[in-house]
Parts: sequence; structure tokens; C-alpha cells
Amino acid sequence: MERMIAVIGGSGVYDIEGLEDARWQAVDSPWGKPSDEILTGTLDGVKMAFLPRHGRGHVHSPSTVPYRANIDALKRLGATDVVSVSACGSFREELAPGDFVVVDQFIDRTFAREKSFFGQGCVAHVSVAHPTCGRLSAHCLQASRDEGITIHQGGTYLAMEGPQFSTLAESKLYRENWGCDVIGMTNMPEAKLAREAELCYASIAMVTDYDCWHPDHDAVEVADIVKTLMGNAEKARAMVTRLPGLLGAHKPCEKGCDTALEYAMITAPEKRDPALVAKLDAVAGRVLNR
Ligand SMILES: CSC[C@H]1O[C@H](OP(=O)(O)O)[C@H](O)[C@@H]1O
Ligand SMILES: Nc1ncnc2[nH]cnc12
Repeated sequence: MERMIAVIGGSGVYDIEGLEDARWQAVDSPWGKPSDEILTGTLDGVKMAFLPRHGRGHVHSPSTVPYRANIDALKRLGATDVVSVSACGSFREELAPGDFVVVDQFIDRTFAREKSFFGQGCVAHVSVAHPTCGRLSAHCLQASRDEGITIHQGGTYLAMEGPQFSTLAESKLYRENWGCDVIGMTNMPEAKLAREAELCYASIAMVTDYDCWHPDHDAVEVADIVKTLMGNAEKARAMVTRLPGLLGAHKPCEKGCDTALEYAMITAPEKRDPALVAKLDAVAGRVLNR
């Protein structure tokens, strides 16, 4: 199967450079309007797509990002691998602003978002025990190292609802009691939805600040974040340009992300809601139409 690498750009990352035959295109989804048009093209012979998570000009808040439409639209375009690049706060002294972290676990504290493509009339339960793709994550790690970026392998990302930053008590709870490494507002339910859509998902968290637990950093300010964000965005773009060479156009994923729905469906075929089944054509057509 031909692979397509999709990059979801977080705060500060509203485009990528160097694509051949680049064009922004609108993609319709039965799950609503994606955050923006999607930039498509090729890089080193590999198909690429780019979607700015908050839209160009940063229109969507973390709670109003249309996560389902975004993942569905990328799947519909033919994406097989989704790389999320996100700004985050750090809970560890050694994860300094400007550093990247290859996230491999999440604690999902979001509560005001649609979290699944499935529901009444078509129920499915996928595993998110290992919510990121080890193969794609390893390539992102390598690509970053090749670019000279300081990147840490593995970390737990606390997904908070926002849009306000954490209180001091929350920051200490997540860091000291829950063992989290970084904090952000967007990787959930995005990672869960990517798994439901049988897409490989990797999350690169780019540290912008120390949240508010740090004795030398009393409160998070967007102005401070933006200063670090610009440098991080440049590094993220550089990392992305190395990915096609590492992933290749046809190498399959051996981690099983592309068969996540194999045994997930539990609603009896005769009880399925045809309207929901129709909406699931891109996400779950592989298992629903056989
Ligand atoms: C601009 S700071 C807070 C904002 O930045 C992060 O967005 P993203 O994950 O899309 O890079 C964070 O999650 C908040 O949405
Ligand atoms: N400290 C923080 N908390 C939540 N989201 C963030 N994004 C960047 N910094 C953050």
C-alpha cells in the first residue's frame, strides 16, 4: 500500500515547506468541516499532507478543533501516517524549552470534546494501551537527531481541556503524583481517533515553557510561549523534510495500527444504524464493507 505522511501542525506551525506540486485543497467530511484546507504534495517521492490544527491564523481553540473531521479528512485523502507536532509545557527540569519529546503515553483529562467515531448503532472498542506507533515515532526521533534537535525518547503527555493553563495545584498533581512529563491541550482525542481510523500516529511535543510548578517560572504567559514557538516551528519543519527518506513510500507498518478495528466492532450487523455506517465509510470501511 502506498503510504502518505500527514503532518498536523500545532500552535506556531501553520504550513510546511518544500513540497512538490503543493496545493491547498478543501476536503469534505461527513464529520464536519476540518480545521482548514489541507496542503498536499510530494516530498522525495512520498505523498505528503499538512493540516494546521487550529487553522491558518489560529482560529480554533483546543476545545473547538474539529478532531473527528480532521482525522476523517486525512484518512479520506489516503493518509497512512499522522505526525502531530505540538507545543507543550514541561514537568521536568531536563525537558527544557526548545527540546522535543517523543510522546508515548497520554493521560486524557479532556471532557468537552467528541471522542469517538463510533456510538449508538455502531459500537466499537479499540485498544489504546500503546497509543502511538513505535515505528513512526522511531523515525521522528531519528529525523530530529539528524537535524541536531535535542529530542527525548518517551514521555507521558497530560491532555487538559483548557483553554486556561493549569492551577499550581494541578501542575504539581500531574508532575509529582501522576508522573507526567509534558502537558498540552490537543493530543486527545486526536490520538484515540487516529487509532480508530487505523492510522499510525506519532506525537512530537515541542517544549515551550515549564508550566507553573517551576520555582523560577511563576505563571505561563502566551507571549513567552510564542518566543520559543517560532524556533520550535522551524525545527519541526526541518524534521518533517527528513521523514520521507526514512519512512519510504511503500514500507508497511509492522505494529498493527492499520488493523486496529479487526476485532473491535461489537454491534451485530443487522442492528447497525445505516446512517452511522455510511458516515464511517472512510474510517471503518475496511471492516464494515466485507
Ligand atoms: C499557544 S499555547 C497553548 C496551546 O498550544 C498548544 O497547542 P498545540 O497542541 O496545537 O500545539 C496547546 O495544546 C494549546 O492549545
Ligand atoms: N503549560 C502548558 N499547558 C498546556 N498547554 C500548553 N501548551 C504550551 N504550554 C502549555
